[in-house]
This record gives sequence, structure tokens and C-alpha cells, in this order.
Amino acid sequence: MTHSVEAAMAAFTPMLPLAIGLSGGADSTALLLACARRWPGQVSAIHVHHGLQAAADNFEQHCITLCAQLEVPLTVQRVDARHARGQSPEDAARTARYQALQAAVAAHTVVPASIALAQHADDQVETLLLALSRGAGVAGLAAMPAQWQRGGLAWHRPLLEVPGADIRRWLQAQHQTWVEDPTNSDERYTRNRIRARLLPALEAVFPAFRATFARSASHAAQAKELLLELAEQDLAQVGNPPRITALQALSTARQANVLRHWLLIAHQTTPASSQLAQLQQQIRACTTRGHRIHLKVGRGFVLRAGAVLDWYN
Ligand SMILES: Nc1ncnc2c1ncn2[C@@H]1O[C@H](COP(=O)(O)OP(=O)(O)OP(=O)(O)O)[C@@H](O)[C@H]1O
Repeated sequence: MTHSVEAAMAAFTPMLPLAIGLSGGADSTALLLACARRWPGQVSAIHVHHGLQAAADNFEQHCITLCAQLEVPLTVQRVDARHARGQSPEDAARTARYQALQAAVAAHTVVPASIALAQHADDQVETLLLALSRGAGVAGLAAMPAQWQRGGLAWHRPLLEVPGADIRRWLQAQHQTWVEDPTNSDERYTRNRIRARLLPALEAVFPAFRATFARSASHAAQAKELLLELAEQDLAQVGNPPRITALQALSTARQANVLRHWLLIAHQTTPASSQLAQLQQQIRACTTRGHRIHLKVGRGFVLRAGAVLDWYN
């Protein structure tokens, strides 16, 4: 089931004070308005000024006007979101935004206990479809969590079960304006093509897709947790660096799971599916003293070092 803005707000019980990540678009404008009414004097806003588009100043101006009208303290954090090679502009902007939100929280006069972002049910479906289009595993299919802890703060997405159109209708009913992001209609971005072309088709074929896709994402999120627990136990068993004979004693799926975990937590790298398959084949074939393993994996190489696997880059 999807929820109305009112129902989602009724179910939202963050630790106060609360900061809202305010872009100036419809969704975060609605979230700020609803939260400022519900917890007067306990809500602040943070706007990250990307300087990416000419429209950035309009967003900032809207945030200043809205916060003044609601008597909500606003921090504007400027960032340089230029993207590094191999990183998409959207990813760079997102990473810079999370860092800026965190930095702005520390600079706030009243440090909030929680921070809320305004992603909604359509955003969740888009994230899930993007994950599917990349061939993601369970971790990607888990899509966006409704809450998590990071940097001593509780992060929330209270509108994650509310359809985007309902948020806009709610805002119109409150006679509240917002700024339309001009890049939202730019179909060079995959996310926007999904929104413009796929969501209407899904609506026609599976009218309940927002709720059912969200259910799948939460099943995947649960499976992701189990895989993580198992990987932690298995890594403790095979050791870090992992012993080859201990890896060989695991089933193929479990071995893949623990190898991915080892590479991520010990070396901050993620193997491509084909690299992992090759590595597993080498582990299987490693039955003699002289068997060499030396494979490109993620950002570096895995090699055999006697009885264990090692990694370098
Ligand atoms: N420039 C920004 N400054 C502060 N928070 C932001 C900014 N951009 C996005 N956010 C927060 O992250 C959430 C998700 O961002 P995203 O870019 O997916 O949405 P958006 O289209 O900007 O949404 P909205 O309609 O709220 O503006 C937003 O709802 C908002 O809470």
C-alpha cells in the first residue's frame, strides 16, 4: 500500500531537533512545510548550493523565502560538485551533497539529532529499475533504506511510500509553491527517461507497482542483511587474508559472498561478476603447491601468497 502525505507524517517519529535537506523542489518543500508545522521551533533546513546549473540561484532564493515564511533557520552550504573521471555528474553531485549536509549539520547553531530527505515512492521505483538495468545483486535491489545511521545522526526518508503526484497535490492544496528543476525533463538522464516513459507504462500494466516494487526492495534489504551476517561469520572462519583451503570448503555461493565482503571491507573494492567467477575458478583449481593465482579484481589484483590470498593495487 502507498501512503498519503498525512499518513506518512503521522508514522514519522524522528528524534528532535530535526534538519531537512531542502533542495527547493516540490518534495523537500512539502517535507519542510509538514515538519515545520508539526514540530514548531524544532526544525531547521539545509540547502546545498551546487552551482551546477544556472537555476541554482532560483533554488536558493526559494529556500530563503520559504524558511523566512516558516520561521525555520536555514543553512546554505556551497559545494563544488565537479565530477572526477569515471564518475557521473549525478553521482558527484550526490556524494558532494551528502558530505555538505553532514558538514552543515556540524555548523548548525542547534545540532540536530536527525536529518530527513524527501525521496518518495516513485524515486524508490526508479532506483530499483536503475539497479536492475545494471544487473545489480541483492544489495542494489534493496534500493533506498527508509532510515539509517551515519556520522552520529539518524537519517530518514519519511515520504518513501508516498507517490510523487500525491506530494504535488498536497502542496497545491496548501497553496505552497516550489521550484521546478529544469533538468527533470531532460531525457539525456536515464532517471528522467524512466520517469517519463517507464512509470506510465508500469502504471497501465501493474497499477500497484509502487507498493509491490517497494515490497520487493524490502525483501532484498532483508536478504542483504542476512548475506552480510553470513559474510562476517565466514570471514572470521576463513581469516583475513583468507585461507585458500578454508575458502574451498565453502559452497560456491557462500564463497562468492565472503570474497566480495573481504574485498570490500579490507580493500574497498568491488569485483565485476566475471572477475569473481574467474577468481573462484582459480581457487577451485588451486590444489598444488606450485599453483599461481594472479588476477585483476576490482581496482587491483588478487594473488596467491602461500596458503592465503592477498590483494594489492
Ligand atoms: N541541493 C540540495 N540541498 C539540500 N538537500 C537536497 C538537495 N538536493 C536534494 N536534496 C535532498 O535529497 C533528496 C533527494 O534528492 P533528489 O535530487 O533525488 O530530489 P529532488 O528532485 O531534488 O527532490 P525535491 O523535489 O525534494 O527537490 C531531496 O528530496 C532533498 O531532501
